[in-house]
Amino acid sequence: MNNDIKKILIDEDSLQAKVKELGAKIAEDYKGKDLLLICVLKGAVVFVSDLMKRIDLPLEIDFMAVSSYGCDTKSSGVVRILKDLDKGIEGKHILIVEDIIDSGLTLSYLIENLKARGPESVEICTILDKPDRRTANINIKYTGFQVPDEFVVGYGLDYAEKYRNLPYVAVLKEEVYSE
Ligand SMILES: O=P(O)(O)OC[C@H]1O[C@H](OP(=O)(O)OP(=O)(O)O)[C@H](O)[C@@H]1O
Ligand code: HPA
Repeated sequence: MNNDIKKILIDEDSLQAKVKELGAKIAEDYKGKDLLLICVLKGAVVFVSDLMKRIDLPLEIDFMAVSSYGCDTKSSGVVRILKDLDKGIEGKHILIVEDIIDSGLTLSYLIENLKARGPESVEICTILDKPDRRTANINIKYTGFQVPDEFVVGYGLDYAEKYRNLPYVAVLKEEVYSE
């Protein structure tokens, strides 16, 4: 185990089992539909690359990069698009793939933005959900695990851009934050 880790919340086997289960459910729900996965960079990269292999459908994938701006954090709910989709989404069934939904502000902006482009549907799939911190009302169609109100890293999630490559979801030791 990485030396900076205090405890593992969700181990690799549990993550992989859940991804398989979600993939099967999505394949069933979107059978015969024109499905486009939208991966929100960077955190969702690990999850989407596992998930897409478990969805047995002729789907497409595209990427968006967003960043909050304004004063300090994303809690302003004002989001800037750093990288937009490559193509239009009119008539497509959109599944936004996220690593974590925390306040929900990033997604509530994205959903409205994407809906305005005329897709057939827009739904959300997240591997982690932190409901205690939610301030925006978000309807999540597929959730992997709920996590407590703690800062988590691994399986795509970072602290200061590190730890995204850990194959499990974990909490860091306190001393890591003061380094
Ligand atoms: O529900 P919210 O409070 O809006 O937070 C969730 C967002 O925050 C994280 O992204 P971050 O901005 O850290 O970028 P990253 O994916 O590149 O790490 C995460 O990937 C979500 O997109
Ligand atoms: O708990 C978290 N960890 C990493 N990134 C995040 N972005 C929102 N919540 C988190």
